[in-house]
Amino acid sequence: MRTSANNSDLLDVATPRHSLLSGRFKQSFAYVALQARMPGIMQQVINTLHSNEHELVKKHGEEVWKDIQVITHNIERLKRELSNDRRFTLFHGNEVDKAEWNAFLSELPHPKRSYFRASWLHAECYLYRRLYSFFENSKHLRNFDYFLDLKQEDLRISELAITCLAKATRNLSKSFDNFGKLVRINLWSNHFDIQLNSYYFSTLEDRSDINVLTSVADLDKRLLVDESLLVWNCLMKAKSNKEIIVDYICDNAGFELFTDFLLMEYMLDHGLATQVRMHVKAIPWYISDVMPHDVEWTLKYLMDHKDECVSGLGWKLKRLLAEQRIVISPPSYFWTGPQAYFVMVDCSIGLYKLLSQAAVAIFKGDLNYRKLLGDYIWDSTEEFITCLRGFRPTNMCAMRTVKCEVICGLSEGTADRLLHTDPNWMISGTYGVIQYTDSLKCKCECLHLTASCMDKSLMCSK
Ligand SMILES: O=P(O)(O)OC[C@H]1O[C@](O)(CO)[C@@H](O)[C@@H]1O
Repeated sequence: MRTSANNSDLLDVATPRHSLLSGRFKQSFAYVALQARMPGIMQQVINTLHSNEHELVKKHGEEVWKDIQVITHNIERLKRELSNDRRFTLFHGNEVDKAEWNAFLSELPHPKRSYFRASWLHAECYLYRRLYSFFENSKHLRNFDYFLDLKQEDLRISELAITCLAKATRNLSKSFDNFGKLVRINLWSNHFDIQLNSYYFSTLEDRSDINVLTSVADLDKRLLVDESLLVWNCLMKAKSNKEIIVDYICDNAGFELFTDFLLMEYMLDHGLATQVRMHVKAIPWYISDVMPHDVEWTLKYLMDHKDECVSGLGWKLKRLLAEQRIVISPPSYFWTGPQAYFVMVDCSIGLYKLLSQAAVAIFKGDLNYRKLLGDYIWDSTEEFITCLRGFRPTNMCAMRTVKCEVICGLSEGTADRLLHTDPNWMISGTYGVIQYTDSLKCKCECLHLTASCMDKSLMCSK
């Protein structure tokens, strides 16, 4: 880092226990991500703009050149701000969520307002938000999704896995066994490379077998916590309700979204849910996160597919959306904000109340997990419910492959054992967790748990 500022508070250590992830710790993944990964992503956005030049000129006319130049210049400047560990600046354009972001940035303590000194979550979310603000404030490129090509490529190269899974999941009976398999397929799709390797079949017959996962049981050995039975029990308990809403807080488009759809379809077909509400992102986010338009092109890809099974599934999903059994919830800007979820009740009460209508909320992926746990290094054996810090609008499930140093709910000794055998276990995405907790009402009788009754809620959680 070429920081001109005094960098004596950057420490050459790994992230200490009981602290927030931050680029301040030079032996952490956060540091590497800010130092090398983010500049690479920003360069990739510039490259995408230029490789699309021709199309953009065709669509918007020569005038679009000016936008391309201004955006390129702004991204280059942002790269320099990052590498010099500059302070975050306020938003001054037409950003819909400008007031929320500026209030958040203004309230940050001064030492925590620069890229490497801030919490990693804040710095990273801020970078993605700044990136989009350049497009948002342009004349022609407000709706240009600079990550679209990558998301579409991800779906295209998963064609074999998609075809096999579409076949293998037709007419599955209602059982925990099948539900659990679908949940695990869904979990491992959060790690794209691992997932694709698992669909390497030796014979043609294997390709239509739901047990694909058992033939790669290796994957399940890397499942560190599996509470999918509790999710199933929760949905079974809700079955007498007239309405069973499942809130599905999506992560990535491409292959992961496809497996999300398989799980949604199963829940709807078997009365485990009467409606699934998808929560997606309002702006391009963490490269591959689902936005509303990603749902459209994914369905089109499936419906137009040459394989009858895949296209049949595509049409069925289209119908489920038309009948509002699957709905895309109007994207809340809270999902693309910098905050941990335990502040939702104070910052976005409407969203909190919405989630509290659901029988269960399923949070997908690593970033959601980081926000659930506040991007904080808990003891690895700490209970999931404790780490949520009172954020329990409803029954909660988190599924993610482990891509950063935030974790909880492991059995005693597991983290030490893994560190010994695989020093990269926390960032490689080769391990996964499926965690669940019931929403238990706080004894103070408030309808919704708030940060102020957090301590009481912890007391009455068990
Ligand atoms: O798609 P996911 O599972 O949310 O992963 C995103 C993760 O990738 C990272 O960018 C790390 O590579 C993290 O910041 C983030 O937690």
